[in-house]
Amino acid sequence: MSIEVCNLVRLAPGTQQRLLDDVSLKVPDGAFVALVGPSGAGKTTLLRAIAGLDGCNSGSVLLDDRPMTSVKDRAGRMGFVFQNYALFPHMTVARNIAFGLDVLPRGERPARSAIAKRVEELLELMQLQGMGGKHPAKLSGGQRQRVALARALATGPRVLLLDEPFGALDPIVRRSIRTWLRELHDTLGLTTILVTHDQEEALEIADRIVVMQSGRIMQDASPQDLDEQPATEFVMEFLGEAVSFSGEVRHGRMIADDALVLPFAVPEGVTDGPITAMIRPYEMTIKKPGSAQDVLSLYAAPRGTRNGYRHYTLQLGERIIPFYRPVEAADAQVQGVALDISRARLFRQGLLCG
Ligand SMILES: Nc1ncnc2c1ncn2[C@@H]1O[C@H](COP(=O)(O)OP(=O)(O)OP(=O)(O)O)[C@@H](O)[C@H]1O
Repeated sequence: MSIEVCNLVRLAPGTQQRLLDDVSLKVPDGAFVALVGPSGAGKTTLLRAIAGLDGCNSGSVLLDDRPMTSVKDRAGRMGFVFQNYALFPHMTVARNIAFGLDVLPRGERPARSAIAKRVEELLELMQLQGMGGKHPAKLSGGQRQRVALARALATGPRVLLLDEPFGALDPIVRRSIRTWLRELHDTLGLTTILVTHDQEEALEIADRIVVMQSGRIMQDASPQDLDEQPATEFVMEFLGEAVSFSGEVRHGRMIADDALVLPFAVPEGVTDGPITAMIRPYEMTIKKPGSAQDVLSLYAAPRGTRNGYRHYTLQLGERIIPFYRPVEAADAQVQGVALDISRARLFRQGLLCG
């Protein structure tokens, strides 16, 4: 089921403060979209507006190209799992999962045997076989989260809306449940929107990432495009560690203010003038001496290894910057004559250029 959000505006009740500021978003049928952004950006507000849980001052939400005006329009077609979405403690896992079906009006409610069959199917799908008779207190955090997902899926929704569903889980469980969630999404042919604080999670699980800031969508792109062409300095910084170099473009070359940084050619179309170059610590390289006369002036001190990269601190004039190299790179000692930042993205007034 496709979702289209058109020019949504939501004001904080009783004020003119825009919690959603003219937000438009198209989520095609079958897509897995991650909503990311700093705290207070409006991610939950947008998800709740899509779910129909909160009204908006203007704009609309279309499901399969049809406007949805009430929660009733969405009933059964959307499954939600919100942050700290508690299970009913006094009900067994099976009763929790069946809840959405049990409360349907008599005419729409499946027969008891059909509900029991559906619960069994969901227990299997969630890898919770044999746990239907247990109470939530007897389950681990990851198992509870899967019960919450099963409950959201019981009515056979086409859309899954998830707000930080794994926030309370430890990192290892979190990693395995996210792989499993992506498989579930693919198997059931769902359209999923996931709000997450974890950029790594978003980059790994989603086909598209929507970055929000101050009630607006700053960028909506694939993980690769977002990494290669972040629309703004904010997006570049938000998605991972980045190092900034101020400087100037002169005759098609970026000249950084920092000494010991090599000038590099900028893409065609980038005009002369002040500029900011931003780069990830693993994209920089250190130029080795070209001749015996070249005096070593850069030294990076190792400070541990993470995710296949050795991390260093590099003293660059007055400032210290992070610098990473693949662990398999030959020598642990890193020293040279100058820093190559030619893989940097270039920004003017905060916006990507070139
Ligand atoms: N009912 C409300 N009245 C006034 N302000 C509100 C209301 N609901 C949310 N806000 C404000 O709206 C902004 C967006 O909140 P929202 O919960 O959508 O952000 P978020 O991006 O999901 O943040 P987080 O990552 O911290 O969950 C925040 O500044 C919040 O304080």
